[in-house]
Amino acid sequence: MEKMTAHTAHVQLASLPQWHFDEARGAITRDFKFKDFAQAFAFMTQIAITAEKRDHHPEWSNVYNKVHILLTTHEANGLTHRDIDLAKFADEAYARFAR
Ligand SMILES: C[C@H](O)[C@H](O)[C@H]1CNC2=NC(N)=NC(=O)C2=N1
Repeated sequence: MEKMTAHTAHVQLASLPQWHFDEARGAITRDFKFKDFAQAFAFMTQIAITAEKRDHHPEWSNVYNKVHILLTTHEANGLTHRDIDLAKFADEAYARFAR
């Protein structure tokens, strides 16, 4: 999968308003906050299952009810549509959890 141009990235980010584009890194990031750890970890489980199916994995961290996600495509050394698709999946999943 090919790395997208900065222009394409900005166009894609218009539909992901909660995500930040780290242009130097070629990555997008978002912080998610939940009601408690159980909600945060259940969300992570959904992302993990999808990531494994897609063979596309997040860089992330969790502290109690907060989850930080960074998406980039290592083999492209930057942002690709796989990252955009996983970000959209994460946003859709997040809507179903208690915050
Ligand atoms: C061997 C395996 O297919 C690759 O290492 C996959 C796994 N998951 C991945 N995840 C991400 N985010 N970027 C990759 O380039 C990538 N490559």
